[in-house]
Amino acid sequence: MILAGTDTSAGTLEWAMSNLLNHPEVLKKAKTEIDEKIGLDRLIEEQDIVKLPYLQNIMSETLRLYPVAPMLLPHLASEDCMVAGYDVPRGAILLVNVWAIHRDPDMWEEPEKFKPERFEKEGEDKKLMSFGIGRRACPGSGLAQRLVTLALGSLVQCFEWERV
Ligand code: HEM
Repeated sequence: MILAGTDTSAGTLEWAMSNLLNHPEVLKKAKTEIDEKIGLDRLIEEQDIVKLPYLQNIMSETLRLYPVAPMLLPHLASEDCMVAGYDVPRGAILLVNVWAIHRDPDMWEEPEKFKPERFEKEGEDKKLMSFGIGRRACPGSGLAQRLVTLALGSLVQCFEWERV
């Protein structure tokens, strides 16, 4: 549980910061959103996250391009079954290449581009699989999303960042 929750969250935060440093226009937009919605007199808190859609979109775009578990965890078929027309025998191990799915040009416009604005489109976030899907999906996804978004927002709010 400690391993599943710490390295994953830290890695995602690191990717998010790296994306912001490489896209100063996105960083500027995130800072403006925080300054306008939170003000300059207090620190960002967890309850503020709902008021910061652009910051949430940065998180989604980071999770899309850099899923920390790019192949999820191996899944084992407990029974013979058929998935999308393919026979999957009992005992087969299935790996899901989320990294490739998240960069599939049939599913995403300009998939290689870091563009948080894409998530302004209704339902776009439903295509993300960074936490897996179904009953073995990550049980910590809600916590992780709040925690990493808050940490990212705090870093953006409290420091001036630039690439050197
Ligand atoms: C950005 C942060 C995180 C990401 C991207 C992430 C992603 C994932 C993924 C992809 C899986 C496997 C799902 C599958 O194979 O279908 C998983 C499983 C799991 N995660 Fe997370 N996770 C994160 C944070 C956390 C946190 C904060 C916790 C707990 C505090 C946590 C606890 C777990 C546990 C216990 C499992 C195993 C679930 C099972 O096998 O049924 N994760 N996570």
